Amino acid sequence: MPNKQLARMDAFTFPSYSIDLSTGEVLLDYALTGPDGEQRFTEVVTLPVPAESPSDAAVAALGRVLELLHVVAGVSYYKTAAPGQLVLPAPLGPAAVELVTAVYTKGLAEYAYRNQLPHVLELTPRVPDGRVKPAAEYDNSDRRPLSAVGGGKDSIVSLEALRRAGLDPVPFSVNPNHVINAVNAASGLPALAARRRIDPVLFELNAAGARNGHIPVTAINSLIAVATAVLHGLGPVVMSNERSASDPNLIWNGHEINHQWSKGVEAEGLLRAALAEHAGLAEPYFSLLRPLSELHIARLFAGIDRYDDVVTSCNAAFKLRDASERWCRGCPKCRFVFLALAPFMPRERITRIFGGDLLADSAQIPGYRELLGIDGHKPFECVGEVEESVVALSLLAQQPDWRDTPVVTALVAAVPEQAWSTAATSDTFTPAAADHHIPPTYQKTLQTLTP
Ligand SMILES: CC(=O)N[C@H]1[C@@H](OP(=O)(O)OP(=O)(O)OC[C@H]2O[C@@H](n3ccc(=O)[nH]c3=O)[C@H](O)[C@@H]2O)O[C@H](CO)[C@@H](O)[C@@H]1O[C@H](C)C(=O)N[C@@H](C)C(=O)N[C@@H](CCC(=O)O)C(=O)O
Ligand SMILES: Nc1ncnc2c1ncn2[C@@H]1O[C@H](COP(=O)(O)OP(=O)(O)OP(=O)(O)O)[C@@H](O)[C@H]1O
Repeated sequence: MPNKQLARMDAFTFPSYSIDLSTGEVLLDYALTGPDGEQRFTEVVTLPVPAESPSDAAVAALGRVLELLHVVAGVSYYKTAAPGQLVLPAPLGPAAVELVTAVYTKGLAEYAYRNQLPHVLELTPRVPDGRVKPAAEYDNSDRRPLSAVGGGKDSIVSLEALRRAGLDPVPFSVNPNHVINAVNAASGLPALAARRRIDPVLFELNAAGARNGHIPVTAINSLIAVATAVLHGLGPVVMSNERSASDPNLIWNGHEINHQWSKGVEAEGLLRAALAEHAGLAEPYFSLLRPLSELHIARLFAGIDRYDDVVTSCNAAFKLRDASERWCRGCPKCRFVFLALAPFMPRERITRIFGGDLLADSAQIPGYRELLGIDGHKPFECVGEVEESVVALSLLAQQPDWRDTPVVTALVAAVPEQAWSTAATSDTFTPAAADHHIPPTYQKTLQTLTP
């Protein structure tokens, strides 16, 4: 469909969804409609099929989770045209409507900002009239947790904490790539995987110049994880989203623009409330690392060495031509993770993990100036707060191994006095007491890791 027609689309709708329990295949249908006709899309999610048939109660709860997934996963297709009307397929309760509204506004905020589409930030879904039948309560809180694995240091820290606490976690990933497979293999734990196939029509539209941009992918992965946990009779989905994910990149037209919105604590609370209201799930989903800073997580990761040869936090790595390369060493995430780990690891170990020493390379200085808040705004990537970067730098400046490296020397000279004072009184290594959803039985889990 030519772009001019896409631009005239005035509504996004959700014609149907279905699941085949014998294959685990979920079909999610979407439509853009306008004066020139309609553009349909179908996304296919394939859940792993359990060895034993799920109970009726589990099937009922699963159906409700998939209703939420159907609506949330529509963002990928909505964004090709960004029409003014978002027409939901069925009545929803207030918590579910709040989740959906936030996913399409706050979750698409970076997209709206980059494409200069302020109306997206004000979208209000049209909810059909009627009452939703209340969900039957489904309490799976005491079952084995499903631990989402992305292949990076954060999910490794959670997986190891759960395992060492004796909670017998099941690793889980959506479309696991070679890095995730290698991390799972290193863990030695049998893992579950779901497949997600985006409609290829989307790629054709993108290639023809349709509107494109960042989407809240963690919200989609999270709902697929919850659906898998329910289908397999497992307990809560444990995510590894850190404190700084809630920190916006910038303010635009009075709205916070946060690349990581669906990893933040607000999204976590909305998802939990919608799952409780719409699917009756007592303890569906939480992030174990929410009280911690990225730097604190990096310190915990440094105490675990079984994943050194497989861990990858670089999002570009999956696109690198050489599959043996795990870190591109040229993106904000590589720079930040190197900076966060360096204070807690011998130089030789971190250089081996990354395949190079970023702090020895002066070409990295401009990128580090952004992370430290000296130039520009926090990059649109999964990186920690400016204050955490300054704290990491202050630790490196005291270490003989690092203090004379070209990058550390240049940055120490460039960081303003005010930033040093803020870093000196920082709470980087003090876990937040509030603003998390960790259930009591999981609260001591992280103490199994040192320090
Ligand atoms: C790997 C990556 O960073 N991808 C982003 C990139 O997409 P690209 O075109 O370079 O490649 P693909 O990822 O293969 O995607 C192809 C197109 O498909 C569409 N799409 C993809 C996934 C999806 O769930 N929905 C989609 O519509 C999209 O049109 C792609 O062009 O640029 C895209 C546009 O800015 C980004 O949307 C791609 O980001 C992926 C969705 C992704 O998984 N990114 C994570 C690495 C990521 O950014 N994670 C954030 C968490 C943010 C959150 O709130 O969840 C983080 O870790 O901070
Ligand atoms: N393919 C995936 N399948 C399931 N969960 C995922 C996937 N990718 C990421 N996640 C989860 O989403 C959350 C955010 O992902 P993110 O990439 O920030 O984490 P990570 O890979 O564990 O660590 P890092 O921040 O070091 O890269 C984490 O809880 C992670 O486990």
